[in-house]
Amino acid sequence: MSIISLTDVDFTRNGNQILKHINWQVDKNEHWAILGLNGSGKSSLLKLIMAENWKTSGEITVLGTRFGHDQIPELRAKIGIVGSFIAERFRPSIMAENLVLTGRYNSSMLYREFSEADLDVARDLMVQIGADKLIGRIYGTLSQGEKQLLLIARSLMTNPDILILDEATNGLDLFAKERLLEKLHQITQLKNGPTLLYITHHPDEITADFQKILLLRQGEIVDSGETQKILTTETLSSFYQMPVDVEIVNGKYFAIPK
Ligand SMILES: Nc1ncnc2c1ncn2[C@@H]1O[C@H](COP(=O)(O)OP(=O)(O)OP(=O)(O)O)[C@@H](O)[C@H]1O
Repeated sequence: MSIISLTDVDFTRNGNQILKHINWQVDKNEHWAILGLNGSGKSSLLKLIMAENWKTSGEITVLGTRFGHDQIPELRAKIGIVGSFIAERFRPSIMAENLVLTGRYNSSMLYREFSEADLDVARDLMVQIGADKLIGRIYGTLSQGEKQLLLIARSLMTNPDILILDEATNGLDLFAKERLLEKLHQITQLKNGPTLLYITHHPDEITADFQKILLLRQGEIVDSGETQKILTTETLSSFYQMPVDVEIVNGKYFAIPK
């Protein structure tokens, strides 16, 4: 059963047709990676799913919510998001566990009263994902990798059905990146865990956890399907319109420009 369905979706802003004729179905527990060059429309596509952007035409249904017919705020609570456009919304002075707690309210600040017990829930989540050392720390003083870990904890506050990661490894060193991918692997092993949508520029980050790939170029889906079928020299060279060699090293895919 599809948890995300886009049918003939177009998205235009300021006279710029950003997404064209998008048809895409995502089934539950089918984790997808989305590849595309800069400006191909990846973030715009994810913002459509989160109802941060509004489609110009076409049909979108996410987790049973039909856009234009059903209530959107309840849907937003079911989608977790990790990405720079979220990271930028927080005050540098916010405490780590307070930031994690904002995930419950889908906000960047804690506008409502909250108790120590609420903060304990956030702290428990931090412990679960291995961010216990960050309890009591101030967001603005954290490293890039620590911030990402915190955003992952925040995104899990509402037990989301969908977890979107938009270039989540940006700024991470080699090993922090591996740790993040390992965290994602653990999330894929959770019973009733979220479906992952993972935007990246780097095929080597598309681990075996991602069964499907969507290729986006200039606002259009060029190809989609099983990871092994998509991550090939032939398919990626045709997608990038530049010759690349795909090599597999220790189970990781690398696309090397020729
Ligand atoms: N509000 C807007 N008005 C006009 N153009 C926009 C608007 N928002 C996005 N765009 C344009 O739409 C295109 C797609 O942007 P988007 O951020 O979705 O790309 P992306 O694939 O996520 O890129 P990157 O990999 O660089 O993050 C870009 O050319 C961008 O300039």
